Amino acid sequence: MSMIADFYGGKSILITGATGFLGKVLMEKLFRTSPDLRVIYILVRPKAGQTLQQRVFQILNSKLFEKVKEVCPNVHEKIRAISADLNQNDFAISMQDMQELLSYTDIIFHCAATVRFDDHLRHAVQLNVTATQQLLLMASQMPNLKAFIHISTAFSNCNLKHIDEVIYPCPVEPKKIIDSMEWLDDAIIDEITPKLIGDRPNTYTYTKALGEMVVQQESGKLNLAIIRPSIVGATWQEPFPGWVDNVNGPTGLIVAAGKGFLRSIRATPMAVADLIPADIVVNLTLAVGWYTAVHRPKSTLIYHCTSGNLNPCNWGKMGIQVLATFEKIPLERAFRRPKADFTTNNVTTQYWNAVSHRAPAIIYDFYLRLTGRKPRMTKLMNRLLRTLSMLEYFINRSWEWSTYNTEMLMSKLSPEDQRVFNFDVRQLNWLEYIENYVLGVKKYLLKEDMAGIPEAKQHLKRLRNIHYLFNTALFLIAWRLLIARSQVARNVWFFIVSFCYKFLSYFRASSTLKV
Ligand SMILES: CCCCCCCCCCCCCCCCCCCCCCCCCCCC(=O)SCCNC(=O)CCNC(=O)[C@H](O)C(C)(C)COP(=O)(O)OP(=O)(O)OC[C@H]1O[C@@H](n2cnc3c(N)ncnc32)[C@H](O)[C@@H]1OP(=O)(O)O
Ligand SMILES: NC(=O)C1=CN([C@@H]2O[C@H](COP(=O)(O)OP(=O)(O)OC[C@H]3O[C@@H](n4cnc5c(N)ncnc54)[C@H](OP(=O)(O)O)[C@@H]3O)[C@@H](O)[C@H]2O)C=CC1
Repeated sequence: MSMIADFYGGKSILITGATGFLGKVLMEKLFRTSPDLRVIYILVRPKAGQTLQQRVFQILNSKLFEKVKEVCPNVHEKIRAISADLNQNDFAISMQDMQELLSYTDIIFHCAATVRFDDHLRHAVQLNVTATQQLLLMASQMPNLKAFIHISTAFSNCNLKHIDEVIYPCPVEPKKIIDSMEWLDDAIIDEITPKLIGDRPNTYTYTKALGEMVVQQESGKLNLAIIRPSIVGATWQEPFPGWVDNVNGPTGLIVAAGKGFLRSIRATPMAVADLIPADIVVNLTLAVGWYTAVHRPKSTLIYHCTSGNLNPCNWGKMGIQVLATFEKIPLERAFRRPKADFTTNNVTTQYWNAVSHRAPAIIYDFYLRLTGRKPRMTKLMNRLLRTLSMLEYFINRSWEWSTYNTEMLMSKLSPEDQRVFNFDVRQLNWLEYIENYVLGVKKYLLKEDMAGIPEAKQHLKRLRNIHYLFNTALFLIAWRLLIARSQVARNVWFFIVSFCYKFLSYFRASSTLKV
């Protein structure tokens, strides 16, 4: 019997960010392992012309929830979508809904955030700091609340090299930042942003650090815990391997490499690739929820959900495995063959960006124009290069995260809970995981049919022939131009031709003699 699964039985659970990547995996696992839970409240905003109900319907009818429907056939009744916008005062929740939330909620999992690296500081503060503060205020009015679990990121202190499971204060108090966002105009905020974020690379990591400070400062009588995952990737095992449905982090680069857009990347092959599968993050989150509620630690514990210190893998190995998998299982309609290299300095990066990214895009757009179609490749390539420049910070450095609390928790679980809520990253085989990740990107994100693999392979063969043809033609043109202009090149050319002629004559003569 799983104590953790049993604990969530009959409980009312509030999840923010349930429509996001991690939130969906969290909901799925909760329904699958504790089908007798009372209700999951999710705070959802209408989006992209869809109502709340349509959004929930779409999630529950996705492949991810197929197993849930077998163990919890009435899952539709157990999920209660509440209209809310975390950017608004009181989250724009109706009085009636608010009353219900305050009266019944037992556990809160706060996953919602803006994860964009380039978000305007005002917006990032609103969602990652102010909304967290408001949710804590709500939590403090919930008589039945047993635990509040805040999802942060292992990179909230990425300005440090060694990071412990403690909160590192930022120089300016979150309250002062929140206040100033109310009266400063955008231009001034733009000006002070670099000074505020200091040696962090973006507004995302900075505001997540402020969010943690808010959790610590507003804790009051609440039972709190913070989870810091590193780079969350596709699922490892549950509900099935390789599930992923957005392009954040490595996923977007895997797509770009598989489609042949990404040909070189500025990365340090030996740097630790601190990836962590989504299901491991979710298993730890649920175990932390149980531990915080039942054992009520005296202070707010922070749990690092990282892989680097327990089962390290580097970007070089991962890149090679991604490309090896595309040999076996290529993506459909690739722009070029999947082939990419790491560059390590500015000069080679600029060179390969020009030769391998910009030039092919310009040539392809020229071809599109010639055939009466709208050019689009240059724009797409510029976006990819912008994304690469944003991710560069994270793939050229290594960090050390201590995992004392995470390992302590693992030791407190029963053997059954260690199996059902497995977050032991040491058991993960990276090569197998990456292969399933790539496969998952193809199947679940791009929704490509496996039956199309032979055609995709044929397409890659055609691209290879075009590549050889193009390179031969380019060489001949360059050589012809050189011969026309340089006496040295002409002499070399005559030497090669006469050498070949003599060799052939000798070969013919010797074979005639043998006969
Ligand atoms: C020696 C060996 C040699 C072997 C060679 C091997 C070579 C490599 C092979 C390649 C295989 C690659 C496998 C490994 C690669 C490793 C790289 C992994 C890097 C991961 C670093 C992540 C660090 C995360 C640290 C923090 C973790 C967190 O806490 S938060 C979660 C992470 N958050 C994000 O990832 C958000 C990032 N995204 C953004 O901030 C924004 O989207 C943007 C600023 C990047 C772009 O904004 P913009 O407004 O321009 O565009 P947007 O509207 O958002 O999207 C435009 C199009 O771009 C696509 N897109 C978006 N994000 C990504 C992405 N991450 N990668 C690729 N593409 C992306 C998006 O879908 C849009 O496309 P369209 O819909 O088609 O328009
Ligand atoms: N993915 C990763 O690599 C990592 C993520 N994390 C953390 O994990 C958590 C979840 O991340 P992830 O699932 O990847 O992120 P997603 O971007 O996939 O999900 C974000 C969620 O927040 C919701 N949200 C955003 N703005 C609002 C708003 N104004 N009102 C209501 N809801 C809103 C989104 O709703 P909607 O669907 O309406 O947009 C969505 O459900 C975050 O706290 C993130 O910082 C930490 C480390 C790594």
